[in-house]
Amino acid sequence: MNQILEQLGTYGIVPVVVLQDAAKAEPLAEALCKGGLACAEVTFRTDAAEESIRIMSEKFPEMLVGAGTVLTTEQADRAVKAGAKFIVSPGLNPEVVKWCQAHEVPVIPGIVTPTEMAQAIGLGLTMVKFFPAEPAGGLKYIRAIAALYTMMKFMPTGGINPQNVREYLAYDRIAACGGSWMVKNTMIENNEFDRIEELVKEAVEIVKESRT
Ligand SMILES: O=C(O)C(=O)C[C@H](O)[C@H](O)COP(=O)(O)O
Repeated sequence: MNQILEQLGTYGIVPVVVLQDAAKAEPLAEALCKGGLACAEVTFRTDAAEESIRIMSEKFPEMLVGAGTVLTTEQADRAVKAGAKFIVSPGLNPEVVKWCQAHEVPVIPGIVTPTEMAQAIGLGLTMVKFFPAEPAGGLKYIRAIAALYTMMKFMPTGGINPQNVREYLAYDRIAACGGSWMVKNTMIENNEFDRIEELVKEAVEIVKESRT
């Protein structure tokens, strides 16, 4: 379980994907893998999410495909059956967390406040999403709470971009950052997979630079 979270940490940036059409899943996964980020959080905000996860996992078995925006245990179940290797939620729903733990699926629920953090610790978690990262206070806020909860790693998501991601990654309590800038909806709709690959390569360079 922790191995998958560690692998996410090695990638450093997790592309957050919204797919309207599962036919785009394969070329998108190919662009991510060729670019050097063989991982994705496929959000359960569209009907195509489940099938997209299935296609990505089948065609690219080496890829770390997870499901995002998972709000219910029913969605978690569908995501895992489709091949999702980890589950991400915008908030902390104890039922979803417990379901994932019972099925030995790594889960990264979103938190903002110390009260939510206390709940995450109570559930035995060691990594949380910090969402929505920039509107909620960004790195300054994370540093303030990370100082108290020394066992916890963070995956900030929301408002992260190539300009501010370096700062986040330079802080050793940030396991990885989620972001959509390299997989924008318009680029997927217009089949700009070369552009996506290019932006992914740039993201990989940013991770390397930030961690040296
Ligand atoms: O659906 C979720 O669970 C989310 O994580 C919400 C957003 O898709 C991410 O926060 C990405 O945000 P941006 O990188 O600012 O576009």
